[in-house]
Amino acid sequence: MQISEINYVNFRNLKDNNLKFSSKFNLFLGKNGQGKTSILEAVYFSATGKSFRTPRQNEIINHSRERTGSFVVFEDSISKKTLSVKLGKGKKEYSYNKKRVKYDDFHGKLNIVSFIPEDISLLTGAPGVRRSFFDYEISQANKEYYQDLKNYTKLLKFRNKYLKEKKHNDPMFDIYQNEFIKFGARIIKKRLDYVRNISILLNLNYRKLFDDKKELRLKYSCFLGELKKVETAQIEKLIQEKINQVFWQEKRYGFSLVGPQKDDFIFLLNDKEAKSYASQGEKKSIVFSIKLSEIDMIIKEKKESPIFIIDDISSYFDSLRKESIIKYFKKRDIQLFISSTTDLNMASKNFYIEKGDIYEEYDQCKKDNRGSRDQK
Ligand SMILES: Nc1ncnc2c1ncn2[C@@H]1O[C@H](COP(=O)(O)OP(=O)(O)OP(=O)(O)O)[C@@H](O)[C@H]1O
Repeated sequence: MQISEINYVNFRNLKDNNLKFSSKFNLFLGKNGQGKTSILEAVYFSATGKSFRTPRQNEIINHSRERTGSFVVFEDSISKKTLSVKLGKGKKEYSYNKKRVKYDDFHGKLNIVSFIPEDISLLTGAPGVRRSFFDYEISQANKEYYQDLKNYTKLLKFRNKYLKEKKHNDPMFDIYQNEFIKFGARIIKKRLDYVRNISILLNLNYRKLFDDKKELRLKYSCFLGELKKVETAQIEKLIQEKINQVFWQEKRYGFSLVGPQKDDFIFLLNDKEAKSYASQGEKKSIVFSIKLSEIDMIIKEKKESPIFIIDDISSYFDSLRKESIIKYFKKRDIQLFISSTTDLNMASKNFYIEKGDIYEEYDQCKKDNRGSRDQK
């Protein structure tokens, strides 16, 4: 997939603009605080309707405006398409090929993977950070998972409500619980399959790019304990057994104590938990490798390569790691959007950013010696 063009208005500090992209490398160069992350965020927002740096969506609207919007033209293996998102006054509107659609019909049309320095929390943060990340990523590759997760979240809410209100003898409780078990088992099964597949890619990518002497694995830590080659029906049985064991406590506390909402994903470097064992540099490399593996998973499932966004590459990686990343992407057919304070010396379409104003290399030549050129 490739984004050929973007239009945005009132997006953070960016001056309203229309930009045409290269199908390969797009590099955004500028000093700190000029808008490099914001332009990458605008691209991500157009594709997903979300920001990669904040869950508080109103933050992306320019301070002096009430609405923002962005529009992208992209191509997949079949045809040219468009997506747009408008946000303002607490409302969000999605369009696909210029027709208003619900989020469910917008989500997953344009696959995109982002890497920002804050992603280190994937390793160092709480289990919820990893769950949200993997849930989103599995959904990108597998639409069924997204629906299962939506259903499960609803059923968990119902189950908790009935437990809280001590209505566990209500016949509806059993109906909800059966569905809760069914969808819970489907989620666990899909997570198990995903982790098994991505773990192989993760190790390959890590060794290829960063350290061929170490083994990196991802493990799914499920509330049911170690699960090997189980089918969904068996998982359902195991969940039921677990519920039987803790039901007296659930009634007492008034909420669900079991379910995939309790699970975690563990990164193991040479069989030791990377969260506490790996060095800072290794942690960064692990997070980058999981993003590359996500790309590979999307290609495997969808037969299309997603777009990849890398924010602040110059300050995040040392020159050796940077070189190895650039070398890696030269050989791959993936459209890249990268921000950096220094030039990366790769054949790319360069955009210069100054106080939210973005101009291309060509336009830059026409400018009389001001701007970001001296940063190279
Ligand atoms: N909603 C907003 N409206 C207007 N300006 C904003 C908004 N949100 C952030 N900004 C400002 O936009 C500027 C650019 O921020 P951004 O994070 O994109 O910069 P950057 O070039 O990536 O910087 P760095 O290299 O330091 O990460 C900052 O000065 C920030 O304060």
